[in-house]
Amino acid sequence: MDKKLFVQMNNISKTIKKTTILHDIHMNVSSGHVVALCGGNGAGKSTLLRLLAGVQQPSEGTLLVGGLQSKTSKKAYAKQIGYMPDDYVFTNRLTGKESLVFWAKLRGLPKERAVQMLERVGLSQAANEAVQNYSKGMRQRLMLAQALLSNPPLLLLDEPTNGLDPYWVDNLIELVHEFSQAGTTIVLSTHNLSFTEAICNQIVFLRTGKIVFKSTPTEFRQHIDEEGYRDAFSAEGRWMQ
Ligand SMILES: Nc1ncnc2c1ncn2[C@@H]1O[C@H](COP(=O)(O)OP(=O)(O)OP(=O)(O)O)[C@@H](O)[C@H]1O
Repeated sequence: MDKKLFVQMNNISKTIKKTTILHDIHMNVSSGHVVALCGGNGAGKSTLLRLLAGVQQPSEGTLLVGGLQSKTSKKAYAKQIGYMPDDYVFTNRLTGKESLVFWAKLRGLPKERAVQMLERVGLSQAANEAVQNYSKGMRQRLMLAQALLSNPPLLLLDEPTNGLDPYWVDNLIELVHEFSQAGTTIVLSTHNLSFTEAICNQIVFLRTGKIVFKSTPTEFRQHIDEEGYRDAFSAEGRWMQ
């Protein structure tokens, strides 16, 4: 394995109930790089993140993270990953702190680490409130703290800016910088182009399960300014094929 490439996806496809959701995906990510998955609704971003997280398995192709395959090295593979899904169902009667302490224990981490991460995402004051009383943005920040708990070498964030106010989007940008500078590889999905411009080395643009464009955020912005958003994000769009 090329040591600089922390994520290697070759010829990946995913078929569920006879429908192919991802087709022939090739994507490599260097250690410490930040990659944004972009594309319209249903393009396949969350599915790709689930495959990377090891929550689902590819139907075809090879997926390596840190040289490991999820299928054959399940525990060691999972240990490398912090995953913030976009559809997590919370146990609402637990407090924010109880939830995070539970996740910390699952990873063999001390309670203090949970308390430290609650503070990092601005939830110390709400630590003893039930999660059912949290706002959307507070739940997002709790999921982010969960993903960061073990200081993983690969961080996967599914639409992390959803529900965050501008102050917390800025804070998230700082946090992503901090982690990527420390060597964390980050793959995230987003529809927020200014967010990608602030933090990403590369944009991988998907349409109907295929990668149709890879570029820097600056090149992407130029294309999109010339060609228009509607054509880019529409499933029927011809742009970049
Ligand atoms: N378990 C499943 N069974 C059947 N179809 C699925 C399943 N999971 C995802 N899909 C389909 O796969 C396609 C890609 O879904 P996915 O959630 O990955 O898209 P996305 O790019 O994350 O979309 P969004 O921007 O709306 O979050 C969609 O057409 C979706 O309906």
